[in-house]
Amino acid sequence: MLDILGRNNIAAVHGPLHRHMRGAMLGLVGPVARRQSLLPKIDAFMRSHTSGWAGSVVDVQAKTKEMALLSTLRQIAGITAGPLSDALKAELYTLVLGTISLPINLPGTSYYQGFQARKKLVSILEQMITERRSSGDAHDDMLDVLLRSGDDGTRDKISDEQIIDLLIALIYSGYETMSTTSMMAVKYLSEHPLALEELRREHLDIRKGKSPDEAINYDDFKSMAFTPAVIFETLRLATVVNGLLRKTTKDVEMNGHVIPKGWRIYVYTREINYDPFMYPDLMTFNPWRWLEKNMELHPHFMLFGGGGRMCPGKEVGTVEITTFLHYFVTRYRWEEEGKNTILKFPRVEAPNGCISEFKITELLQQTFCRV
Ligand code: HEM
Repeated sequence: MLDILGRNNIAAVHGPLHRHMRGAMLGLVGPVARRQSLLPKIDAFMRSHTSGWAGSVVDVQAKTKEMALLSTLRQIAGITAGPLSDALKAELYTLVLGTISLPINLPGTSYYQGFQARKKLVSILEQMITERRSSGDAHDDMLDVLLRSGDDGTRDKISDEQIIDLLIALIYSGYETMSTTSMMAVKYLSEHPLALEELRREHLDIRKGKSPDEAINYDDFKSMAFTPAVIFETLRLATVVNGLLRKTTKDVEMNGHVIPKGWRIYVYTREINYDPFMYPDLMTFNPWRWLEKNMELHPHFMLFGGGGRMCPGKEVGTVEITTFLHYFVTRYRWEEEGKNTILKFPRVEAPNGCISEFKITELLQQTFCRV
């Protein structure tokens, strides 16, 4: 992962460099950026991405993957669907597979191909940075913020190499997590009509006070209770991140055993998600369980990790999935075509391209516009 995601990759660096990179990342996706710049962009993107599906059979796996990539590329550098996003997509697929392979550097292995994909991604991003510098034009996107960071003296300058690794980390971290969770939420909702009904009610209520073109805003997100519950329950049952990596900085005693300083620890959070003591009737998709005791605040809530390395994209990722669901459930009714097999380990996916296809049958938009 270190080879393919880069030596400055936020998940691999420590101490002051980690604080520097994390500070830069939070500047891009933190509360101020979300309110002022990201929410309107995400809304506009999801509104257009999920339009025109009525009367067709939609491959939800492909659509959510495309959604996660294109939405992020738009935020990063204003890139819309076209040859550049296609080139980036092809490299990203190979890069993702490379990061979860054995590091055998021989032509033909996933690791080798992932490393080659990194080289191509770096070269595309370098070219974009050069073009930005030579044109000098201002842009309303993350790359612009990064290129100008440090200019006003409020924070350290960030090098080009660090910018590239930060952007790759941003694309990589949000890609599978957001797309898979969105796809699985649709799948679980299809199988649980009561949950779908409650979710749809929450979103139709939000639309009631709005004109058809009006975006959902920060206050709308704050008012939602059932939607985060659906997302957490989906993340619990279809675990995208199986565990967290840590390293002991001193000897640690645990239940009478000593874990020596310098050992690597893998916290297998997947096991927690399937713990029957914490989640009674654990295999049932039950979003209501999250409403009961404010479970998000419990110490065992680790869907987004914990401590100083907790996922900096938790809020923006949740906002993207929520906005996707908002337009999907308020616009369409659907039924699943055939029986789609989903693998849940080691990665959550619909195998053999035999993807979850959903026959979109009815457009609800007119209904809620008249309400
Ligand atoms: C449903 C969506 C997401 C889930 C479930 C998720 C989950 C996680 C988890 C479990 C970790 C490990 C945290 C730890 O070690 O304690 C993590 C780290 C990280 N995530 Fe996310 N993530 C999501 C979306 C995103 C998005 C959209 C971004 C991009 C902004 C992002 C960026 C990162 C980064 C950069 C790290 C490394 C943080 C560090 O080491 O300081 N994630 N994520």
